[in-house]
Amino acid sequence: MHEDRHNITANQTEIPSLGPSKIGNPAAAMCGPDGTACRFIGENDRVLVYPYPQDIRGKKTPPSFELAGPRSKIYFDPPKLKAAIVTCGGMCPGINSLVRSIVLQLHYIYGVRNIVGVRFGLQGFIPKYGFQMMDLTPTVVEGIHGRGGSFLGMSRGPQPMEDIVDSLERQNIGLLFMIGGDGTLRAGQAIYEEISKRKIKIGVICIPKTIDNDISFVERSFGFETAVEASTGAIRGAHNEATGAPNGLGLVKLMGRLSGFVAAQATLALADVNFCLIPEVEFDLEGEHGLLTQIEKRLDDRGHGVVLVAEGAGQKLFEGKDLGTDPSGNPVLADIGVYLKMRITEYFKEKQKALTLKYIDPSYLIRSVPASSDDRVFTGFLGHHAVHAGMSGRTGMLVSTWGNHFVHVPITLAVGHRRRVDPQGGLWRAVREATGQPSLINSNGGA
Ligand SMILES: Nc1ncnc2c1ncn2[C@@H]1O[C@H](COP(=O)(O)OP(=O)(O)OP(=O)(O)O)[C@@H](O)[C@H]1O
Ligand SMILES: O=P(O)(O)OC[C@H]1O[C@](O)(CO)[C@@H](O)[C@@H]1O
Ligand SMILES: [Mg+2]
Repeated sequence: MHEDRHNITANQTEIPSLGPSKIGNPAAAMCGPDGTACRFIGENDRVLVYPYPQDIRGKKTPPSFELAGPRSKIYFDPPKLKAAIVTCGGMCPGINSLVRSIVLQLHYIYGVRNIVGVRFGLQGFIPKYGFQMMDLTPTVVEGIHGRGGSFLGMSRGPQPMEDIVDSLERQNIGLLFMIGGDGTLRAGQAIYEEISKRKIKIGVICIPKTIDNDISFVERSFGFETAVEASTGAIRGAHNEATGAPNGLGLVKLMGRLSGFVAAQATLALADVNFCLIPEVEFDLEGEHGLLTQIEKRLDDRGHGVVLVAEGAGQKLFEGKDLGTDPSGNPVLADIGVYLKMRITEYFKEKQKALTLKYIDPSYLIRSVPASSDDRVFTGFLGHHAVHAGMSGRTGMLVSTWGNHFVHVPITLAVGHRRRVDPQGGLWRAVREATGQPSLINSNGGA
């Protein structure tokens, strides 16, 4: 939360609704005579957005998020409802267990029998791609939670919103669950707006998915911890290689296009990294305080070292080189890992100093692996809460955690700006303390 403070008002936390909820919640059947599992969330159950007294001083109504969970009345009549699930963007550990959790919750707790999976992201809505929707039942999703990758398939690239909503209408879908990152949330907002324009009753509930952990008002996105754990294998390998050779240097590149949370967290998870480079913090390559000199110093002092670089770090080194965007409009980045490998090698050659450099790029390995049990537990909760929210008639929102509570966040808030590591904040300070790395900036700006 400390990395993600901005000034919002109470009005901005309001969740849109399809209409009044009048049907008794079938989840009431869980309630035991001993009173267990009987509690429903009340309409005024909320969590303060800002835990810091100084942030809410003077505010008449401090902003707060609605608590997630079952409501006593629901909007949709379960036997009449058809629900759909779509997964978009890049892969992320836990997607499959989340899909399974949504299916089981809809089926067993709410009695929804008509559930479909949309194949390959937004493309699955568009007839020209020829993908059929997949019927999802507890049997179909059996065992998928233990698998990595994406059971339904995903894709990038825009599709016409009108065609997507046409498809929802044509197939009589009343509730759409969208699993994806910032792009997917923007798509979710556009779909929600098109639905509102048509004055039809289709709910849109998003569940944030990104190993980059870069969505605002989302403290933790599922799969992040698994991706960090998978990254530590590469760092361990780099460290072992570095310590096993004279003047050994391990160089690891991790994903993280515009936010360096994976690299920062992985650095802390395995305190073997000596230089962590992330998109949010600039560094000079040359000069007294630049990376090359500092690596040289580290090797002179200790004889081995590890550099961890996030893919979006150091992009100023490629100024003037425009590689365009991917189909979703995300910037395509120059390869900082390969570039650093070349420049470090050249530097030591020029100085006629020994260097054994091993470069490791685990790339897609960190996001296509099965989710850890902790992330599976987490996706279980997210799936349950997404279904509770959707069945209650809420729409245009995502399920998130805030201050260790599951909450509802309007999509508009989450896409307002990108969550990034705060160079002044506690996470970056911890990285600097764990690595001992100095600021890699020359006061004269380089050379
Ligand atoms: N503003 C937008 N309006 C409508 N659709 C969008 C918008 N932005 C992105 N999309 C669509 O949402 C889908 C997912 O977007 P994207 O490929 O950027 O991945 P993402 O959800 O951000 O996930 P990640 O960043 O974790 O890979 C794509 O099909 C993309 O075209
Ligand atoms: O190669 P792809 O599928 O476009 O994905 C790469 C991007 O996806 C992410 O993993 C986010 O999902 C980024 O860290 C990375 O830059
Ligand atoms: Mg994205």
